[in-house]
Amino acid sequence: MLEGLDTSIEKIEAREILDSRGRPTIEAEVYLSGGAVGLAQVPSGASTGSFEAHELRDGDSSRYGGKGVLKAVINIEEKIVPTLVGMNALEQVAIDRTLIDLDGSANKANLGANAILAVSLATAKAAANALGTPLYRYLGGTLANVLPVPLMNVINGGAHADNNVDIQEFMIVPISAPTFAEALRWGSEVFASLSAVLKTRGLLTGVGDEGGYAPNLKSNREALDILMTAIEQAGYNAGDQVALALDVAATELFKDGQYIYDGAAHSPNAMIDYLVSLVNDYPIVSIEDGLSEDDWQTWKQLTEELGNRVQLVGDDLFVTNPTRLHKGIDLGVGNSILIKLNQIGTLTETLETIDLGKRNGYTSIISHRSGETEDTTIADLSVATRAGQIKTGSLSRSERIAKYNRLLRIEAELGEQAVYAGAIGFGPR
Ligand SMILES: O=C(O)[C@@H](CO)OP(=O)(O)O
Ligand SMILES: [Mg+2]
Repeated sequence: MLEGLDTSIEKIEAREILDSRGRPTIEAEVYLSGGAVGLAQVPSGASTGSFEAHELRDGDSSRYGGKGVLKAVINIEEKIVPTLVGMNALEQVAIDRTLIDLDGSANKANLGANAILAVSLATAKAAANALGTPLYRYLGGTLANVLPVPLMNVINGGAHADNNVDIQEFMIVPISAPTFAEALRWGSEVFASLSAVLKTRGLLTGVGDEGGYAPNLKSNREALDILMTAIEQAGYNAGDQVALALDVAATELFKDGQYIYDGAAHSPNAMIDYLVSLVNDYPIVSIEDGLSEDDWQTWKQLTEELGNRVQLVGDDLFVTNPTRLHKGIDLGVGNSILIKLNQIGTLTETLETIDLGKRNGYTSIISHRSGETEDTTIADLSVATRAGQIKTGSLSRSERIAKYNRLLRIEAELGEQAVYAGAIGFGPR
């Protein structure tokens, strides 16, 4: 321990707060004896994978229409606090192992992954604050200087919007901008242009959960055509400058062995052909969850067909879980992993999963959830891990923009040291 720096945990406070859908989630504050404090808020998904760590909700609570999360707060107060008080916040691995052991289940169902993650992240933030170090540098060290390419979800469908669009996320990727700040400007210009294109076509410009527009459309291809027009009308080259990415969220489309989209049921092989045709016709650089979470065989085929042309990202498939990622590596499935802290529930396990991917040639995209908070930890995590990619929504809702603004601040703070991932080939392959 540094002289005069007391980083032992003195107390932890937990409370129920609201997420960006107005539903309850939790935050924790970790107080250290030396005076430093760390606050962390936990997000909540809508298109959650079945293999995610367990988000503990009351279920029978009458608060907020039965969607309270009070039990997770009580678990922090009654079980986590007595165990963690006195531990050294600088020993993140020990803290997280203690939390995992205290829970004792395979999927964090006893304490709740939300309860565990809030404390895990608040501890890291308190430690960084005690050292007077920004979180990205505390977690990443001196090489934490790469700003991620943003995958910006500008048309929302699926479980994130009430429109008729099947694919959950249509993203723009300002791949070849010179800096993160420029990339953000390109993205916001295309977003403004998209609004104009939708209005010209008489389509609605209301937004979905992640802040992208959510118009009713004739097909998934219509969304891609509209995006191509928006990119070009904003003055950018679609492909070289601003590419496209998808999160199909295909688990949500999978019923009785068939994929349901564009108003009809399709076989797994037809789904592969469909995705290949989209890659042939549009400058798509990344496809997330193109197939369902347990359709490993078709995933393998898809990887053989497209894996050397585009980034194939496992979200519901891998759920930030090293065991599931190991299986994917062994089978040759996918080449990229979506990273969501609350899918696995501790900072340490998240970092281990990213590392496992890296050692096996899998890229990582650090991701938000559809139900977010103003917490900006994922911005710091993306820089700390040199992941080179972040997925944090559109340009119209402040819980998303908070992450972009944090990245602007990090880029400014790094000054000459800052490097934009897109400029050094760290973005989507
Ligand atoms: O599917 C996804 O990738 C996420 C975030 O975009 O959505 P959700 O948080 O609803 O799982
Ligand atoms: Mg997803």
